[in-house]
Amino acid sequence: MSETETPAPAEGPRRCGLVAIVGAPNAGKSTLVNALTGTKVSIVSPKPQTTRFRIRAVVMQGLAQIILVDTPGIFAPRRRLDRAMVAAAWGGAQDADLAVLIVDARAGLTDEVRQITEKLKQGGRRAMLLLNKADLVDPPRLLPLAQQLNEILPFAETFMVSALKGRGLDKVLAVLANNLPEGPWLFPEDDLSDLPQRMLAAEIVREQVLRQTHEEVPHHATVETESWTERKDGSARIDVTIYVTRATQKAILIGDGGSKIKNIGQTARRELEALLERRIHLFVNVKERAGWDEERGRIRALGLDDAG
Ligand SMILES: Nc1nc2c(ncn2[C@@H]2O[C@H](COP(=O)(O)OP(=O)(O)OP(=O)(O)O)[C@@H](O)[C@H]2O)c(=O)[nH]1
Repeated sequence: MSETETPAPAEGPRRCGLVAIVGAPNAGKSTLVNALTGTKVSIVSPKPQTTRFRIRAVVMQGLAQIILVDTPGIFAPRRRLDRAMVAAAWGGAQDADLAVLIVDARAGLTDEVRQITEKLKQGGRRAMLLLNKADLVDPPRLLPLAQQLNEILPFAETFMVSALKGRGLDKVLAVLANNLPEGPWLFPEDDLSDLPQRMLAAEIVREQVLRQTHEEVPHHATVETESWTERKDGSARIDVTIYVTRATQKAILIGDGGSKIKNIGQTARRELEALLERRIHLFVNVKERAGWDEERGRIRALGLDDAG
């Protein structure tokens, strides 16, 4: 048992940090995040994502606040635009305090996994290896795979888990918690209960922005849930803002006579109602925020900036 494996202490300094979940498609990232949090916060979109990183979930473990982030669009960049986003995505991995590489143990060391591992190595960020789908593989096959990967990049820790069956995940949480830097929590504890829902609302709207507009808009849009109000009749009012960088993008999003934004709002509302199984009143605003930059995006994404 390594030193890092002890359970997160209930006393001592608070810890907080970003953990980037990196892995080839189908490795089980969504399943892992859902299993770690017990909440479904994920997005399915046919177009590549744009944000430098996206918060997937915030997990409290003892005195540590673990912020799980995605680095979307990392793989197989074909077009120029995609390549630019890949660079941004790797920037995301580098901004994180830790990166967790999730590997489908049954698929093993594929070329893609090798490439990702090499990339992580170049990034120089502290990385941990998580061999997933251990339930599908004979245990003796896991060790050689772990060794091969650790030869490419010496990982700070190697886990063997089944995200689907929930095996080995307590240890993952404990180790992540103990390896985050000391510091104040970025999310107030009280806000955490409805954070997944707020994130879900923003993600669902963003998914519609991606689906219903063409390239120029999605890559400049971010979506935030401004407020969530419970109503006496059991429904909820959600106010969401789509931020764009240019007036032209705002015009595209709004559409002729407001038709586009109306459609985005309606589709997102229906989807949210289905997911949350309750009535939703969704109000979608579009705001132009010139000079939007990634650093500011990062700060806003963390909820540290309430300006604007
Ligand atoms: N048997 C088994 N299947 C798993 C495990 N984890 C994930 N899966 C399955 O693997 C498939 C892919 O899982 P996802 O969580 O969607 O993978 P992902 O990495 O998020 O995929 P992308 O979003 O495409 O990158 C799903 O069918 C999961 O049910 C596991 O531990 N064991």
